Amino acid sequence: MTEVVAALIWDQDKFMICQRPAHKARGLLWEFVGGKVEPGEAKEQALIRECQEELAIRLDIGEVFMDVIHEYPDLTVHLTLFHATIQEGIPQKLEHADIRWISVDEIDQYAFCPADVEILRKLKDAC
Ligand SMILES: Nc1nc2c([nH]c(=O)n2[C@H]2C[C@H](O)[C@@H](COP(=O)(O)OP(=O)(O)OP(=O)(O)O)O2)c(=O)[nH]1
Repeated sequence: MTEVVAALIWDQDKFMICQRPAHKARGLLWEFVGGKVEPGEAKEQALIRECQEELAIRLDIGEVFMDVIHEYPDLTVHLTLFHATIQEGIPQKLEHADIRWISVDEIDQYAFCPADVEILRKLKDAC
């Protein structure tokens, strides 16, 4: 099982979503910024690293919002989504095809990674 971490970042009533690059697995689907935890890394460290690499922002990590396990044909992910706030920087598309800030009402307009569907349902229920 592959450990994946991601961040739920709010700006007022909108949260940030990122579009995966076309050449990667789940290409062009939308996701929460993050990535795979490397060997020996704590989940929080991995998330801080991924956000620096992918968006050039520094994060403050909070509590876990939710975690899910999802089986893709090529890998099984254990995805942990953390509440987080931006401590420094403005998100830049260093790796992603696009970045958007959306409200919960707009979720259905985007095609997300299948592992995120349960998380998005919880987000809708919570708002
Ligand atoms: N970051 C992120 N990945 C997700 C989400 N939902 C979901 O199914 N995934 C999947 C997509 C990928 O198969 C995997 C994350 O791997 P990744 O390719 O983004 O990881 P990485 O940046 O470390 O990249 P690499 O080293 O494999 O190139 O988890 C999500 O909301 N955020």
